[in-house]
Amino acid sequence: MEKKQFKAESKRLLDLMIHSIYTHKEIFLRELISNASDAIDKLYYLALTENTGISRDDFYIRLAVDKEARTLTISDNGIGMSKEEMENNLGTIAKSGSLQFKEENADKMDAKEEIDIIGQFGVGFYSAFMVASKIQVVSKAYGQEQAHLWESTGAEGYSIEPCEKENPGTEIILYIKEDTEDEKYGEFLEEYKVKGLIKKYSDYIRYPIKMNAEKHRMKEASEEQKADKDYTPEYETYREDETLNSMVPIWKKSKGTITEEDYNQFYKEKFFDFEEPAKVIHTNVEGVSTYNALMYIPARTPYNYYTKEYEKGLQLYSSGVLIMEKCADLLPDYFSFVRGLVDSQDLSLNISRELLQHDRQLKAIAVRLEKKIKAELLDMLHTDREKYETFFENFGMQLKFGAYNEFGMHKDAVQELLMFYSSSEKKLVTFAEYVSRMKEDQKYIYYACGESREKLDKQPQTEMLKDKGYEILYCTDEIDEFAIKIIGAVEEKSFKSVSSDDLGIEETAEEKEALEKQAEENKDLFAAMKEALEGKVSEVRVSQRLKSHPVCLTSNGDLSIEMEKVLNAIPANSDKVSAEKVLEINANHKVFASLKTAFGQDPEKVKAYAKLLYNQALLIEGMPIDDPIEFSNTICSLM
Ligand SMILES: Nc1ncnc2c1ncn2[C@@H]1O[C@H](COP(=O)(O)OP(=O)(O)OP(=O)(O)O)[C@@H](O)[C@H]1O
Repeated sequence: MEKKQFKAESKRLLDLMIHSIYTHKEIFLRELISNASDAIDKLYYLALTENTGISRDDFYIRLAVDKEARTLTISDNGIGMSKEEMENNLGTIAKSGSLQFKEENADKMDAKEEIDIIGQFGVGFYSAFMVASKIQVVSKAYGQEQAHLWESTGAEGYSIEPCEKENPGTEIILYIKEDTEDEKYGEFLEEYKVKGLIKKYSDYIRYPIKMNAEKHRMKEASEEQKADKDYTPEYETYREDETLNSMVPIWKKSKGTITEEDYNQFYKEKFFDFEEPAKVIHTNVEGVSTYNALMYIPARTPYNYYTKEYEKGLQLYSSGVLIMEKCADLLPDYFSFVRGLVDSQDLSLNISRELLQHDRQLKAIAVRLEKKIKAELLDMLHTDREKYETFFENFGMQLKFGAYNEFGMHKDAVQELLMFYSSSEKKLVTFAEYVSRMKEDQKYIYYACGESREKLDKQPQTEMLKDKGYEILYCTDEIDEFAIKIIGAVEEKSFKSVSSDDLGIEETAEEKEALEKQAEENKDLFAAMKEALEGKVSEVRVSQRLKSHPVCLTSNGDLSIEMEKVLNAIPANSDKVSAEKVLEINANHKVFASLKTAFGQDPEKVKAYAKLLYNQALLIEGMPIDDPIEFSNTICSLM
């Protein structure tokens, strides 16, 4: 059977290349710089394998803008291209001389860490047509006499002719398009813009990227001017060679050579923080996935952290070239406060280098990063408590959210990192610490929810538990009880709200009997009070937990009073919820005696007392009372 070659409409293909692959026009510069770096790498490789006398320090990439001619020139003193190579590599779409070079030298190149060829798809060069109406490439291959000029305006094809060029290397001259209403191509002729793009995408290209840039300085004053007190300094512009990139990525240096100062400086510059980070996490991993990661935990909560504007993610680099500014997939939501970057050669990039093809590698990296971050946080918790507590004050809410989110899917991952304020220790404690201190007869991990630690400390419901020497965790963030409920139990000890119906306290036979007796004796009184409260409580009963206070509210069932408050405060929540409330009375309080007396004599008074006590209990809970006027009138009439 006759085999036929596919045909490609090269004009159309080029058009597709130019206009459909990239979302950001500005990446053309990243692509051309990467090509220049590849060309230098190739020559450097030659220098390493053959004795050419070329040293690494001789290499550079140079940028030049000419506003009048509207040209942007990128030159390198790398390996250059012969006429054939120009035809093959620049005349054939998707032909990558760099990939070929890498494949041909793969076995020998492995050992050479300094070589890190970027090109692989054979398309990056054409991205320059997004911003240039004409491109000239002047190149002289290393070891050849004759240089050539390749020229193209895009779709119409290209020409190649011999030309003059003194040294080996390549010069790419872009004739920048005229501005249109939508596109200001002219910005690529502005030095500040070019510098910005190098910093953004190509800061870690390992050869210097130089530009003869315009600068300003104060003019040296003459003796006469110095003597003149009215003299105002004059400024002058001058031009000077400047290296635009940092070259060596700090994260690729060996850890022993980097000082704390280096790490902190890098953090402040890169992530625009004026404060030093609370923690630096630097990890170099080799194996199934090879990557370097440099991560930081900020010392302070960013101003927009708990808002929708905050975007999580790590910068993603491939061979030192920026691929993504914020790769969200690298961080779980509960570690969204981590800033930093990951650099890996193993990523399967798509053709535009803007996205990743399959994210298997990325997922594997993310899993390892998560473990690393957690291990570092636990280490901080165990070795530098004060620092960890500050960290937790800053980002603990996010961790608690992490436990609750997605139906508690990640609760095991974050549980160890959580802290709550302890009634007995008067500081933040972990669940593990709490459990280790539990009394022998203590069944549950107790917690109390409310507005502030001070208010919780005075809460009637906590009296008896404290008396028994039980520790109580104070929950003052809205998320707290939701997180605790979803965690359910720690080391097989489940949680119990101090306001829940059954506190799980073992009573003596006598206590039990006394309680039952009181309940039985006052059955009718409680029924009358419940009726007086017109469905606001599901039960009125003798309290087991009150010591000095007369009343408190507790709840039956899953929905607590605190959760009712939180859920009903959500503006979008139109279906208001209501906890099943129980009014508990302290049978040893004088008020109870008054109630009992009134019950025999004046049923109206019992009604008034019931309402009064219920409203008091509401106020203690920090909840609004239904009818403040009636409340106030009742007090007055009783007085
Ligand atoms: N400055 C240069 N010096 C020498 N050769 C170059 C230069 N620029 C491009 N080339 C050659 O042209 C080829 C095609 O470049 P192009 O940018 O289109 O693709 P690539 O860099 O190979 O792959 P990618 O699309 O992944 O960037 C390169 O592989 C290289 O062989």
